[in-house]
Amino acid sequence: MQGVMAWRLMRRKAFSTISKAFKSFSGYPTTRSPSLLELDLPDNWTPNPTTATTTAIPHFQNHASRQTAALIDGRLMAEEIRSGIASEIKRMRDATGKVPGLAVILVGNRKDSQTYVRNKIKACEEVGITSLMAELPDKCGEDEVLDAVLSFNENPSVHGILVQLPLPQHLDEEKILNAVSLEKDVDGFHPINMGNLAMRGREPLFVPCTPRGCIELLLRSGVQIMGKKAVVIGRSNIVGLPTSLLLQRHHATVTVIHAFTKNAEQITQEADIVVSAVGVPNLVRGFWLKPGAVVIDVGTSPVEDPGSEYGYRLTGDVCYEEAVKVVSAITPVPGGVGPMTIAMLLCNTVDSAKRAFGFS
Ligand SMILES: Nc1nc2c(c(=O)[nH]1)N[C@@H](CN(C=O)c1ccc(C(=O)N[C@@H](CCC(=O)O)C(=O)O)cc1)CN2
Repeated sequence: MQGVMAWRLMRRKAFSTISKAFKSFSGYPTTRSPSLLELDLPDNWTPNPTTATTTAIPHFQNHASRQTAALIDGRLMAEEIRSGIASEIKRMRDATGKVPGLAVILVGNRKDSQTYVRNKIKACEEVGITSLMAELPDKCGEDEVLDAVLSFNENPSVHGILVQLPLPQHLDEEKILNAVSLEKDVDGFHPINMGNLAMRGREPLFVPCTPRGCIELLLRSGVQIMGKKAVVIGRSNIVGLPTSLLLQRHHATVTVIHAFTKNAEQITQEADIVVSAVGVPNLVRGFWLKPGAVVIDVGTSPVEDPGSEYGYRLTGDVCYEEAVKVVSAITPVPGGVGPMTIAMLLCNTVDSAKRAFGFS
């Protein structure tokens, strides 16, 4: 009996020592393993040298006659959606005397971000959404950005707030995005919106624009998602992660591929639906794809092209010229996911205003 008591005492002591060790390592008052959450390693993509593009991929137009895949026209779909939104806003104005408002925060002078923000504001004007903008210099302090967010949070004529990403390195993205009011988080990047998207039976107030656009592209093209094998390449907070969650919500069996995935090609070869969002031009080659698969290409990378007007052209993650000969449908770059991202931002802003006005 004494032996058992001594053993129990010893075990309790050992357990308490281990707990304390974990507590001091992780700072959490629990007994969780210090490695449970693992390191947040960056996804630096190094295409497989044996399969990567070694020779230039011929330009699409030279091979247009051999194209077999249907083109999923994001520009056209976005136009239809914007026209529906314009009518909806007219109906809202007639009934309430009010219209939705979107506030945009742009920090720094990245040319691509400036273009996206300009396009977002132009799209707002065209459908009847009022837009406000806070433009801050590259070297601005975190407090200035937070002040802009907080003042938009309190402004009743603002129904949507977006902080254009990426932010300059010295700013704490997490802190800034967390400050956006949950009810105005039209980008859907607030952790509570993202958490609710991840959990079964929960409804996020907003779904991030690009992932929502990807699903709309599939649904409006008549692609069945339920029961299909989907591969999402990339696991960013903006696109890869929420897209994988949305596809799961649509009852696909989802595999996420990232820079540490072994046999990415073989895994992708089994997918009925492939969404690629890594920003590596032509990473996904024709032989990665299953015949008849549907491809949504989110990647938009500028690639040198002396023959084009600006000396570069936008290129997707998927080698289009090869893919069109294999898959059943594919989004082009440009003209696929990009225009849908902006259309979905307008949808989220209108949804937010409807909630605020109690208008349906
Ligand atoms: N706060 C956010 N930041 C960023 C987001 C976002 O959704 N919210 N997404 C991207 C950039 N982005 C929107 O902000 C975006 C990217 C591309 C397009 C687009 O229409 N692309 C066109 C081509 C445009 C061109 O010619 O330059 C296309 O693909 O046809 C729209 C929006 C990162 N940051």
